[in-house]
Amino acid sequence: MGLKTFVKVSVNNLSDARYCAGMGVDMLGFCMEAENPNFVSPEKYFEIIGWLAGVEFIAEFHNYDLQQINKVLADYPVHGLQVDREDVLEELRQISINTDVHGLPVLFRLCLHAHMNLFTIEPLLEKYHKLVKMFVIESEVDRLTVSEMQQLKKLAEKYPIMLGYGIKADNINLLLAEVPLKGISLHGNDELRPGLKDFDQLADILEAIEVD
Ligand SMILES: O=C(O)c1ccccc1N[C@@H]1O[C@H](COP(=O)(O)O)[C@@H](O)[C@H]1O
Repeated sequence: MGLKTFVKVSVNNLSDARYCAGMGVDMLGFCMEAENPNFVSPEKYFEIIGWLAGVEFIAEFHNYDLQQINKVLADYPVHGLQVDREDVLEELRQISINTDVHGLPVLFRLCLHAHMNLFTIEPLLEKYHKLVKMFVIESEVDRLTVSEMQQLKKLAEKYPIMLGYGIKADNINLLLAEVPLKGISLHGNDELRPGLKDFDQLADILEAIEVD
């Protein structure tokens, strides 16, 4: 059993992590910034990953600079990292011809908003595609219009994109058939706010793309 596309899920608890690994998810993301409500401490991280096999672990950073990231990474064995800050990528680009920190592949998360949308991000993708393994595109708006779908398709033909929004169990297969995505990026439950997010939604999406 496996999944039809490459899948990354951000998690902060053992039950989601075990469920995802069992479903054949490829990457699990863990927030490693102590100030963030989704922070996973090194102790908790080791406890979680001790139960898992066959999945890669990604360190997720939002506000930290490269120096802070390097310091944190000394405490967590990971397979890759995800950053939100362009200046971190820029610094990486300038200090090294290598594509990584500690030899790690880098994912760049772009959170879309009014001024940074699917129609304006191509220069960023072009600038960093040699440095970045995959671009993770997220948005607060949980749907894609027809013209956004067309634009996404254009971008996904040129750049390695993991889509992180507008994904539902009833549209995922159409989306994957129409857009040459590298994969999808999902979030697990927030165990600190149980019930606020629907676990079934994650399970429904994964079940919709299960293959024998
Ligand atoms: O975002 C969530 O709801 C979530 C739930 C469970 C585990 C991780 C989650 N998100 C991760 O937390 C950080 C912060 O995200 P943001 O501040 O909401 O943008 C990030 O690593 C998310 O992937």
